[in-house]
Amino acid sequence: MLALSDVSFAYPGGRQALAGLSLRLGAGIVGLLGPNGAGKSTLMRMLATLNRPTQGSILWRGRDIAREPEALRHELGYLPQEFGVYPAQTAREFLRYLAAVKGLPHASIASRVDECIEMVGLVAGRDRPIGSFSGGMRQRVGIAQALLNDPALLIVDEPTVGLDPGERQRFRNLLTELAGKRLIMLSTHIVSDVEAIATDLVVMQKGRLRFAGSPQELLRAAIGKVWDWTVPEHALEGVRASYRVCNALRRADCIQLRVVSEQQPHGDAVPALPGLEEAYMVALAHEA
Ligand SMILES: Nc1ncnc2c1ncn2[C@@H]1O[C@H](COP(=O)(O)OP(=O)(O)OP(=O)(O)O)[C@@H](O)[C@H]1O
Repeated sequence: MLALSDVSFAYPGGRQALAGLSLRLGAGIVGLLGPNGAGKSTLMRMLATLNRPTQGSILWRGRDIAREPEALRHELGYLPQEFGVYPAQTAREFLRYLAAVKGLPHASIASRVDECIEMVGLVAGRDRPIGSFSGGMRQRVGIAQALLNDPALLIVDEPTVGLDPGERQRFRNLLTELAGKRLIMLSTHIVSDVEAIATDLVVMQKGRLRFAGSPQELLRAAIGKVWDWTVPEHALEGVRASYRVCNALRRADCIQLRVVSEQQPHGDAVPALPGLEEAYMVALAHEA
């Protein structure tokens, strides 16, 4: 569905935010992972046809989105990181207004808005002002507006920021329900946001691609690079200075560490089966 080849982007003033990105993505939920400044939002804005690549090309169903943005726009739903609402409007009023702005046929607006409200589980709150909503409910309004045109590509940029753990979980369930034949791209720097729902993962760092593939492939790539290592308490600082420590568990007389390292860091360290969070850290450490 979506093919990026050798895509780079520099902001005016010369800041290189993306460098040489090549990717092919089909239907499913793609978790776009990367630390702050990795280039996730820049990439998503580009896929939403708001920025044009300074180099390379992005094809949607074989058509170049820089030359023919409309080929993608009518199939695109986008929830940006900063999503503004009119707090005095009810969810229904706001969505009807956006549906009109997006050019949905007038006769279908009321029914399509109600369908989208139902899809995101907002029926009970649809006639309340958005200003009275929780963060999770507001994000549902954001997803509902992105769904108005039944998009084949749904882009959601850091949608779980500011949500409590229960809201995060409900949001993940909602995306799973919406997946079907769509390509959903979800950016986050929190692995647990995508761990249970992503069919594919893309890891970025400093504008470069570090990994693209299935969660299982990311886990496999980390085998032999994650270690269990028990050290006396006084050694912790030295280990932290030399190695990437993923986890530290304090015991009565020692500390149990999980460490990312290409080689065995010490004779006492034993290979551990990586979790996804650790595999992500391996991907970031690999070429850092
Ligand atoms: N409008 C802008 N002008 C200049 N540089 C920018 C602009 N927006 C982002 N950048 C820079 O581009 C790089 C990538 O930023 P981007 O926001 O895409 O990263 P991100 O992975 O989405 O990070 P975050 O999780 O913090 O949003 C960063 O170095 C950032 O400082």
